[in-house]
Amino acid sequence: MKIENITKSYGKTEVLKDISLEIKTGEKIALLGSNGTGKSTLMNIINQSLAPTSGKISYGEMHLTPENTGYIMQNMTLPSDARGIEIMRLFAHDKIAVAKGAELVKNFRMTDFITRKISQLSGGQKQKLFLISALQNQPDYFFLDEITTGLDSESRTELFEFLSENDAVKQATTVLVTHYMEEALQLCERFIILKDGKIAADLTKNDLISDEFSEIIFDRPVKKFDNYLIADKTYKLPKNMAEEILTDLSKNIVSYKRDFTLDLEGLLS
Ligand SMILES: Nc1ncnc2c1ncn2[C@@H]1O[C@H](COP(=O)(O)OP(=O)(O)OP(=O)(O)O)[C@@H](O)[C@H]1O
Repeated sequence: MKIENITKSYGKTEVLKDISLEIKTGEKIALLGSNGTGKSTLMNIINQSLAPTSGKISYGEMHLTPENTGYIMQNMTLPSDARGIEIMRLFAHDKIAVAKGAELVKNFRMTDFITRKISQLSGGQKQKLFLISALQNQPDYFFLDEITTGLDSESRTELFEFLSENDAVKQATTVLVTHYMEEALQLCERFIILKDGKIAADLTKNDLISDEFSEIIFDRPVKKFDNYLIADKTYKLPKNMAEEILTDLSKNIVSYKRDFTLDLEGLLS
């Protein structure tokens, strides 16, 4: 899908300003940034539950429907008397989903607590229940909005281990809104950092796990480094990659600045 120059205002306040991005089928994208920067608003525009104020969205080959889309938010509420298994059945779209749900319960050792009442489950168990209730339908599109709010770090880790091991998640085009970089790194390969309603950085995993970068200006665009473009013909490359191209493309390099460090904390603050 292609998002071009979208804006979103609530009343007179513009919370998204001129956002453009492309999302490919199967991509796993994290939306990061401080409170109120518009992450949930952007996710809801992407998943069609909210219309932008202006701009254009072309969905291309993507067709999101309630049947093929899973959406989990923070602190979802459920009738406290209902049992886990009843919730799963309520969300299941068909018999295939019911069978898949039973498989998920077994694989993730949840047999014990799906027979309990919702009021008897911990926060982490509730979120797991929501996740398998959505995943049993094997969604093509999966939207996760701050799903670990209120959970301790152990439950957060467990939930993300569960997600990153799940086959349905592996195949789904996924957008994750989170404050935690470690969650984003566990599930996603692309990281979009929003700041003041704009995209401050659009990074790959390589950018994040290597903290040393080189800023290189070429005399022409270099297509294979498109993901690392930061300005006209200027690329920010992980150091090891930059060193490699020094030999290959040395004639085309106008400027090479070593040890350009990504100010991640600055971007996320
Ligand atoms: N329905 C609404 N009506 C009015 N203002 C809204 C509405 N939804 C969100 N906002 C405002 O828009 C801004 C962006 O909100 P959004 O929830 O998208 O940010 P966020 O980055 O997801 O925040 P957080 O990390 O705190 O969840 C905030 O200032 C919020 O108060």
